[in-house]
Amino acid sequence: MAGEAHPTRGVPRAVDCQELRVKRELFDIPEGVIYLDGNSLGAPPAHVAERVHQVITHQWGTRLIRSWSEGWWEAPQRIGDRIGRLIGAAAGQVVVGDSTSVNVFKALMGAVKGTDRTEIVCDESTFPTDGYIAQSVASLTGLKIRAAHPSSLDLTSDTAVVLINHVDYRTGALNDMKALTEQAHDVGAQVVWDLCHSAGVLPIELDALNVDFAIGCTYKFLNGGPGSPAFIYVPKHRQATFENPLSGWNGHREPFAMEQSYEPDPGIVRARVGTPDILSMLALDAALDVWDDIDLAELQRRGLKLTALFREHVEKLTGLEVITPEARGNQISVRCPDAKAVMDRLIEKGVIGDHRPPDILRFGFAPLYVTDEDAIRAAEVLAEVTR
Ligand SMILES: Cc1ncc(COP(=O)(O)O)c(C=O)c1O
Ligand SMILES: Nc1c(O)cccc1C(=O)C[C@H](N)C(=O)O
Repeated sequence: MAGEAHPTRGVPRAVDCQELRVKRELFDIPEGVIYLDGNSLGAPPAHVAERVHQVITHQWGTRLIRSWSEGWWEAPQRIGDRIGRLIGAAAGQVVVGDSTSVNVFKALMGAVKGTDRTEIVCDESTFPTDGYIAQSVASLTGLKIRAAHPSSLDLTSDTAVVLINHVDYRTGALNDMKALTEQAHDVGAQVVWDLCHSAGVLPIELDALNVDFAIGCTYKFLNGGPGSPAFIYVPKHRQATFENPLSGWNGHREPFAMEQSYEPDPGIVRARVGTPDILSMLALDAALDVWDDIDLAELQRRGLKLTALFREHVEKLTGLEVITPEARGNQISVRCPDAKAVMDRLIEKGVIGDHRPPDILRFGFAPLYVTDEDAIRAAEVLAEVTR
């Protein structure tokens, strides 16, 4: 029956791993568009629409409620394991569901539960939702929140947990996961990594680096689709003590026993909350097919090459300042007066990036569908519109 619940994977191989080559034809990108916003919303792999259609017509339409026991119920763990491969997590430690914001909440609450320490340290340049959620956790628990730059966290024995972005959403800067995790552990603090801008960009070694918790979204470089479910990593050795602050029935050890009292599942399932959004989840599942044979180290080299190429061209332009450091994800950010108007003109000319206030142009380079020619042409168009 599982075969019926998971339609055949008829996806062409995404890349030749000997030498990672762009396989733009696997993606639905309109003719004439240079798409440099995969760091906000990844492009759809072309086969996803048909797979979602099958899910609707066959699984939902024909199998009806039987589909819950034909693959739907376990999908969050099964797809979590697929993401686990991309972030260095062995099976049984990642579950997919809810939004990134909700997973930040679960991870932080889990990390501070029972602590006698007094502060949560939050990456000062974080994407705002992480900071907002950390504020909620602080006000619910009575801990204080302290914003700090990853380069000077100043952790002490008061620090319960540090929340850091692996790649900064605004500048594209890559933070050193190994060094910062060790720094937290040296003072007995835990660390929660936000992988939104690094999953699907570079090799990540959560297990090997002894990371405490990680969360991330799937709609950027993983191309899961708008609002596709996020993920949370809770390593095996933390699962027995991890207390999900949102004790929904999906995390119960016997959800269909319909017991009145909550008893969490012993494993990663306890990080689930309520009924998963199956359509979105299975769209993500389909999108992940293009990752099955990707060598992430090779992918990272491609990303670095693309961003270096774009940077080299942009640095020749006057009035613009590339603010992305050498250690980076797949993003180049450029300080530019009137960034919004400039981005509007770029988009009119078919170069789609985005801007972040007050004056940052952002360009994301997803190596699976962005070519060297795209990078050079985008820089040329940027030169035209800022001339
Ligand atoms: C670093 C980071 N964290 C979290 C989010 C978003 O969270 P959510 O998926 O809950 O909207 C984003 C982008 O939207 C992000 O860039
Ligand atoms: N999640 C988004 C959304 O629902 C609408 C528009 C943009 C987003 C984003 O992902 C923004 C993104 N995290 C950023 O880096 O700015």
